[in-house]
Amino acid sequence: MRTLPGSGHLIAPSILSADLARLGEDVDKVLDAGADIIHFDVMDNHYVPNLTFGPALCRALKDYGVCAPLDVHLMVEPVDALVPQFAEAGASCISFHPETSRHPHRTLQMIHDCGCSAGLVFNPATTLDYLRHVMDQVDLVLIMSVNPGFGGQRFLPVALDKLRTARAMIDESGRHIRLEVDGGIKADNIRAAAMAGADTFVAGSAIFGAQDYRHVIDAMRAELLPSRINCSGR
Ligand SMILES: O=C(CO)[C@H](O)[C@H](O)COP(=O)(O)O
Ligand SMILES: [Fe+2]
Repeated sequence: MRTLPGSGHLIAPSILSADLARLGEDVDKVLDAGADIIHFDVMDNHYVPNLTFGPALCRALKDYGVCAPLDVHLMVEPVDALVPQFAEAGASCISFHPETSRHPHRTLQMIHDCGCSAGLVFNPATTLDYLRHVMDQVDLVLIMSVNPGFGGQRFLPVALDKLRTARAMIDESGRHIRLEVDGGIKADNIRAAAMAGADTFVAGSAIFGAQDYRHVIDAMRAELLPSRINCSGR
């Protein structure tokens, strides 16, 4: 099965804010600057009021030579038909919002059957209750810290409580499940998200909007040092 790196903090730049006219080069540049995985936001102008990328672009990045894991965030409804297409296009992890699938259990199973890791995404107002019933099927839990649909929005602090709750549920399960946070993450709030339990950090505008990607990624990593987050190096 294709997986995300197993341990440590992961920085996941979202290509939503990349230079789309030079996407391959820009992705290479952000990986050279120290990014771990690439976050790929798929929006359908139906579930969210914006329209972005499909499987063809995912395949194009792989064909261009991007080896880093692709972390596909589906903001589409319905979701199932796109799962095999993104798997064939080279996705490592495919995440979806439970309310976009009539049968989230079946969709998670389908993602695994296609050879990818599976993630479930929770909006600021979506209950984590879904998670209790499918904990043994998820490899990643993604907590939205903005409402989905656009890059460049402000981090919603309400996400911190949700991260704490999700972290407790994950720890209680005893499974290795990544806890990702997505939306408005910057060097000045990444530490709060890590202290609330996140281990995987999506950042679009904060990284691709900067002149020097390495400078921003280094600043984020500095905030994630165990001595800064005062925990034993999750
Ligand atoms: O899923 C998303 C929006 O729906 C994006 O991943 C997210 O917003 C990243 O962009 P930024 O860091 O600029 O907020
Ligand atoms: Fe996203």
